[in-house]
Amino acid sequence: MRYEQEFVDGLYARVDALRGDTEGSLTDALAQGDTPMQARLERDILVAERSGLLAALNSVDGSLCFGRIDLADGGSHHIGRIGLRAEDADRTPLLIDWRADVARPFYLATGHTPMGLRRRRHIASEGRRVTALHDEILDLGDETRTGHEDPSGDAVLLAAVNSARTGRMGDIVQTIQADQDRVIRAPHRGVLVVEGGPGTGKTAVALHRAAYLLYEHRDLLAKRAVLIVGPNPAFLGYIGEVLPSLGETGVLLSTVGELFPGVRATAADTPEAAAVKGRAEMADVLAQAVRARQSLPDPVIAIEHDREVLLLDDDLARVARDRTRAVGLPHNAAREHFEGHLLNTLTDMVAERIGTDPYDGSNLLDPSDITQIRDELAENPEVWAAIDRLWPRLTPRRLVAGLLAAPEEFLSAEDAAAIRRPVTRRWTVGDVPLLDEAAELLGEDDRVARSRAERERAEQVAYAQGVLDVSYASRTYEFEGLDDEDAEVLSAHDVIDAERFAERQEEDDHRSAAERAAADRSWAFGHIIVDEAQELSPMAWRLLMRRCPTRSMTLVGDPAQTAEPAGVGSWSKILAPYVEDRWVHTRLGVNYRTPAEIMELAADVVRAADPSFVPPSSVRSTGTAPWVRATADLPAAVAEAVRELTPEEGRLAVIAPRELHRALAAGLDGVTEGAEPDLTRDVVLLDPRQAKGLEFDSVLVVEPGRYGTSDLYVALTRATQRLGVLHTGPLPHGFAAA
Ligand SMILES: Nc1ncnc2c1ncn2[C@@H]1O[C@H](COP(=O)(O)OP(=O)(O)OP(=O)(O)O)[C@@H](O)[C@H]1O
Repeated sequence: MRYEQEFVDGLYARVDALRGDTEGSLTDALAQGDTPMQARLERDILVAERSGLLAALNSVDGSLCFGRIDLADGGSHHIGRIGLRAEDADRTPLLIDWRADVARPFYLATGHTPMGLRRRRHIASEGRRVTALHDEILDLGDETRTGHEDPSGDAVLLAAVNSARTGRMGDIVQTIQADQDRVIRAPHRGVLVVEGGPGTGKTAVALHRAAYLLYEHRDLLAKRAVLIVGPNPAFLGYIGEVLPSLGETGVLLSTVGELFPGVRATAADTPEAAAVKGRAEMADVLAQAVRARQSLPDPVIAIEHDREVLLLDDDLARVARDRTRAVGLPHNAAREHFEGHLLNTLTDMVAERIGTDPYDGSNLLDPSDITQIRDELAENPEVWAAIDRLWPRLTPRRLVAGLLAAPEEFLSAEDAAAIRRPVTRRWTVGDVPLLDEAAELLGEDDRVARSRAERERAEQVAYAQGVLDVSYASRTYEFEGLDDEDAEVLSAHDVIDAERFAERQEEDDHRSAAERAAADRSWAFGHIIVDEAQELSPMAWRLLMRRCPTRSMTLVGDPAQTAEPAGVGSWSKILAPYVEDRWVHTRLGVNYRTPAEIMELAADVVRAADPSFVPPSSVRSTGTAPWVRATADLPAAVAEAVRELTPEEGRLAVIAPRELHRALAAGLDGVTEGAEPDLTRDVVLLDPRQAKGLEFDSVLVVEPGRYGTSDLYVALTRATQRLGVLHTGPLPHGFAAA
């Protein structure tokens, strides 16, 4: 133990020294103030790098080194949250990052397949103090003993799964199990589906996979960012500290409801509305809604021009519309074509009227006259009013709000009734994929994009000018009105070329990749991880697939826990439209959360509906059976049960139907409830949907007869230690034994 303590002390000394250096260079860099452009650029890159390093160094305090492997050939490695090297000439490795290949046997080696190891040691610590060692001998012929043997090899794992919960998920880097490790490091580049029952570590594995991928493919992923999608904001709060604790900050955590920049979903859909909005057919409905806005005169539009009236009829407008549609561009991008066609049509009308030779019917106007007529028409507000009526510029918000206000044109009476609502500024989670789909169909107005591109180019040029002023102070170039020839001159001198312009421009944007991604609807993520993937609707999948053109994705979920009416039942149904059958399926089968006694009750409930159901097997039993009690006075019984179940250390959740919350909260001191409850409080009141993905030391489930099977299954599998059930009404099937 003394040796390990001294070794760990040495590591912390190295971390402290590095931290001091990093802080120092960061302070120096920030103090540089207004410097020439080139120096500023370098300074900013340095600041970003150092800030990331500092975050990683700060995050490891307390559990820097947690393991050691002794090799059969006599060497050994210490394993930790980050990699550290000595300051010697060889930069000798002191601590191996858990994600490095060298560390892998720490997670995988067994007596049967020792992978070159003689011994595996888990090092437990509190703060910087080493508190215990747990050794597993992997070379069965090895007689040496350390006095810290852990014959079953699971003391550290059991201590972790039995520890009091904090209301925030912790990392599992010390005790990743072999089947989990295989998922975390899976080399598959396409879609990887990870399925498993409650508590099998799907969320934990998904987060560690993000950290692993960022380590393994840092160049690519740090630039493109990793997106992690979770079911609701409370869940994202719950898992939000895992990656920072592993030193990773380059990740965007988001719900689907937050993935349309500028929109926050604050309203709720009825289950019927969510189901209709989530269907894949809504993509066609939106496409029809866009086409319906490309209208025709009914029967004519009269345009006053040059003291005459031009009558634009339905046939003429139809020709312009058909030609525009044939271009195949999104609606707003196509509008420029419509304008052109319509102006040509009107120009022909005017030219015919004023230019026709009364004797032979030929046209007397020359091309410059025609151009003049067109220009005059283009200045006439009535022409533009007609164009706006026939091919209006549309925003996704306007289109979707319009569709929801009057859906009967496109949907059956029943579906229309489910989603109809007055135009409002409040959006639901189910609206977000519709907005995103609408944005795709509408496209950007090309001119807006072009003028932005021009502005950006001007900025780039100005920026490059600054850089060049520094690097080539003796030469001056005139960048204003830079044309191709000038650009040639520049690249010929190898001063800076167009690509470098763009790079510099990117470098000059000091937001992290994750921050930029959050603000950009068209961002392509390097990898997407979806937790509770079974809940997403086909429309939500369309949105996510657009954000990940490479289809590099990890999807974790449990179909038995599907609650959302719009959720998709089978992985192949979800994935076939995007990757056909080119996806890999893996399964996790051990439940690390729920003790066997509780799992048995939960499994009975599902089996009552599906006799073929196979639950995950629990890694431990506690000897404490769950209890089920009938009561006539629910609030009083809940208050009493809460007193009974509240753990000395840790958290308790009361899971009850939403409509009972107010009555129950009144009898519970300091309980938190609401849309985004504070999960770090001792007692939290949740409805079953909110409980999804979370866990507590003790759980009290109220009125189980009012839940559907999957919601009840979720509720019953949230406890790590104790479960109580209170009911006034009849019990659901499956409770018989309890
Ligand atoms: N290898 C492990 N070592 C220690 N704890 C683990 C390990 N694997 C999972 N756990 C713990 O088990 C609990 C359940 O994990 P997690 O929430 O990831 O499961 P899940 O499969 O996502 O469950 P659910 O489907 O019910 O949301 C967590 O507390 C997690 O830290």
